Amino acid sequence: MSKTHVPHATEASRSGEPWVSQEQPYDAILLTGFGGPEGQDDVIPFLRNVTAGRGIPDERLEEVATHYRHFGGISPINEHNAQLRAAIDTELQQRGMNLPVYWGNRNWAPYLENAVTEAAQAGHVRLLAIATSAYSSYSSCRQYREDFARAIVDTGLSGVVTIDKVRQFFDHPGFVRPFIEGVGDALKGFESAGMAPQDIRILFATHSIPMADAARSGPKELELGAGGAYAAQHVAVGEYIMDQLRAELPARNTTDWELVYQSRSGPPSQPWLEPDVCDRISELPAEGVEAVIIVPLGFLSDHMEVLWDLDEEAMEAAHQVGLQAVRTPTPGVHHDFVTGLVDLIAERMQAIPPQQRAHVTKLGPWYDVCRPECCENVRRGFRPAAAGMAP
Ligand SMILES: CC1=C(CCC(=O)O)c2cc3nc(cc4[nH]c(cc5[nH]c(cc1n2)c(C)c5CCC(=O)O)c(CCC(=O)O)c4C)C(CCC(=O)O)=C3C
Ligand SMILES: [Fe+2]
Repeated sequence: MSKTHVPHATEASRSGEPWVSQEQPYDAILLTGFGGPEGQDDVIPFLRNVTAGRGIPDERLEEVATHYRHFGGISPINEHNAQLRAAIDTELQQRGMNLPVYWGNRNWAPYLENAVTEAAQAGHVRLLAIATSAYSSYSSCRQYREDFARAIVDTGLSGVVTIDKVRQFFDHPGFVRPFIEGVGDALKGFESAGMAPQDIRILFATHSIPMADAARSGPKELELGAGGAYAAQHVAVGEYIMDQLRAELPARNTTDWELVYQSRSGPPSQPWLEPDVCDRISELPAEGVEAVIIVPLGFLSDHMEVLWDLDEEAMEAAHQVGLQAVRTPTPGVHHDFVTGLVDLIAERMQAIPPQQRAHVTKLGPWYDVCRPECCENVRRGFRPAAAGMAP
């Protein structure tokens, strides 16, 4: 711990500036994942953790349970995060950055609370979190921040531990590069199979969320339409990927693309973002499309939402209507992604001015510190959240 008082991000931003302007002496990194079951007996308790008090119909839970059961009740997400933790750790050491990396999940062991306790016992009390989620919305940003606040209280470490969070990294070049490579390889593959650009459609797929959450995603000040920051960020990244491919693969400049959504839950009466990936796939042959490239733009690793909802369901939908289909890779532990995350840690600790921060869309660089109303969820009501601006 530093002897002189350095205001941490929350205090530094009382001026209303969403980027820190003073160096931040963090003690450790807190990698925060979603968590997933590791055996058949874990499936139902895991699903109860995820959906506690959330009004997901029982039939939907039963159905989701079968996805996990199909893979022996094991989600690979914990293994992916263990690998990501190790890769970040290695990169930090190579740069001479002396920061241990703790890992905790929101919904399954190893839990966030254990990671925070372990860090504090080792004397690490100023934590900088990385959530395994690139975009802005309640589920992909604020819910992580609420769980940080809850973990600090539940571990009895209020006033001892602080948790800040690196900015959302949807448009960081390290996150985007693996997708550019994946789409480029898929286009080349279909080309060598004799396809023309107009025979192919690129579908950028992300998790659907309730439209009420989408509308409130991101700061109120930005007016980004009905889909809020969440949809706008995905569209901006899709545009950038296509621009890059036009530069890198000039012959492919007429391939169309669109943003689609997957993994909807909640009652049918509640509107969620559309169109659904499988619905669009079924419609594509009538538009003259012969092959589809499915890009898991909303996800960091090949976890259940990718392995089931895309690799089983979307692939089956394509098969049904006679479309050829490939699914491109997630960032995983791609070198550019890992070094990009460590760049995000370094820029935050050094308080690099926003104009000098790496970003590839006009929406970025995203903010270090969320405003009080950012990504509100009015159905759940107000809950305290860490890593935000003082109200
Ligand atoms: C935006 C978003 C991401 C991306 C950002 C991020 O990565 O954080 C994401 C990721 C994930 N979602 C996951 C799993 C689940 N999500 C559920 C439910 C929900 N997700 C939502 C949104 C998101 N979810 C929402 C609005 C709900 C319904 C209401 C609620 O509960 O808030 C449910 C309940 C059953 C169902 O309805 O499907 C499950 C089991 C897993 C783990 C996969 C594995 O185990 O390999 C991962 C990475
Ligand atoms: Fe989810």
